[in-house]
Amino acid sequence: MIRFEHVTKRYADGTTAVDDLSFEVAEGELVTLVGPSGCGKTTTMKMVNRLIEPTSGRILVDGRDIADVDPVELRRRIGYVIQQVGLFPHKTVLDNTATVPHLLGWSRKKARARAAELLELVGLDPARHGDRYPEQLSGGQRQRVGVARALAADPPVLLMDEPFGAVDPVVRERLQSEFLRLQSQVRKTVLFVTHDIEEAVRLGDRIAVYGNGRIEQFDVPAAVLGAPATPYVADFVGADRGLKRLSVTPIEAGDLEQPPVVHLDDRLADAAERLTADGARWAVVLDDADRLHGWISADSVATGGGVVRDVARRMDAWLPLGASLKQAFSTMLQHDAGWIAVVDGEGVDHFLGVLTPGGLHAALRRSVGGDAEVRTVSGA
Ligand SMILES: Nc1ncnc2c1ncn2[C@@H]1O[C@H](COP(=O)(O)OP(=O)(O)OP(=O)(O)O)[C@@H](O)[C@H]1O
Repeated sequence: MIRFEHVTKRYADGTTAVDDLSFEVAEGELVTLVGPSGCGKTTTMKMVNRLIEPTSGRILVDGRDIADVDPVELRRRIGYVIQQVGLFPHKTVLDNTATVPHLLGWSRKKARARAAELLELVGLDPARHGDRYPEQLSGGQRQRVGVARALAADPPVLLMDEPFGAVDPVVRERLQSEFLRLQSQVRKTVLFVTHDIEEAVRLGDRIAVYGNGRIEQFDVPAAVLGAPATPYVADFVGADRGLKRLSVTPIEAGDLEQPPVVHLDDRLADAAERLTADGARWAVVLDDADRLHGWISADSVATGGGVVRDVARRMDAWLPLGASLKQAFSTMLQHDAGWIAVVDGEGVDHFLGVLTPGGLHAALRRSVGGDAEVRTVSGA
């Protein structure tokens, strides 16, 4: 969708801001550009909407060399969100959001209806906030309007330059979550600039780690954290990269173990037999529809008569498949549990297996091994 081919940008004073850059962002993918101040991230981004022209090389958007596209037409298909938001102070929130549809010649009614829909999408109530002016909003609310405005004309591409940089960490985390939810609905092709590695790994499908005008590593977050390509990247992602990796690695079906399973109406004598046969100290208890109910210990079934229901304990330590290893670890600690149950997470909670500390460790190793190849595009 966005393709850089040997792009270099040298400013008039001789500064090489971007040096022979080649990479590609797939349709619907969110790529974060991360690196220290002055390494060329903003320059990279501004070349995509032709606010800056490359010195050499070419950039294709949707297969077309953007040098051949009229910049005004190009920018209509590319939403742009910046830290300072750049809302018009004399226009209401609704009119700010409707700016681009208005420029595109939509009727006032249609443009405002679209703007209201988008404000709702970014978590603002159009009835409450639509008629306010930007100065009557909090910083976080202004950022949301900035995102809504960029999405208004439904552009396939979004460029975001430190969009959440100006708000405090708590609001920032909320905006990130909301943005991830939004992106899962709208699936734009996004280039997102940040100097915050936590933000980069949280949001990016892939991350480009910049150092001095070049990409040092371009890969999925787990691989950048798990297998930094150079000492520079290792230093940049930080000594606690192992911990950071927990939050970007999902629980997968292959990580799970299968303990003995019994049902609520099974006789205790049968359950005891099953546990003995498996040499297990506990079993997972399911209801008739194979939904997670809880667990039983070998000691409790040894008592003899009755059914599993009589002695089963509820199980609070569970997560849906796809939750992060960080959530798994935190759930284990919260419930002081040696394992957690994993369900299919589609509202029906079918039991899939259990995650033990051993499985968690194996998952962390998998996250590095599988996806660690570098996917920078090397040629035109
Ligand atoms: N108009 C300009 N003329 C000369 N040099 C420039 C110009 N704009 C940027 N630079 C230089 O190019 C380099 C890259 O700048 P750029 O703004 O792309 O970095 P960045 O990674 O986005 O930094 P930050 O995180 O601080 O925004 C820097 O050394 C900067 O000083």
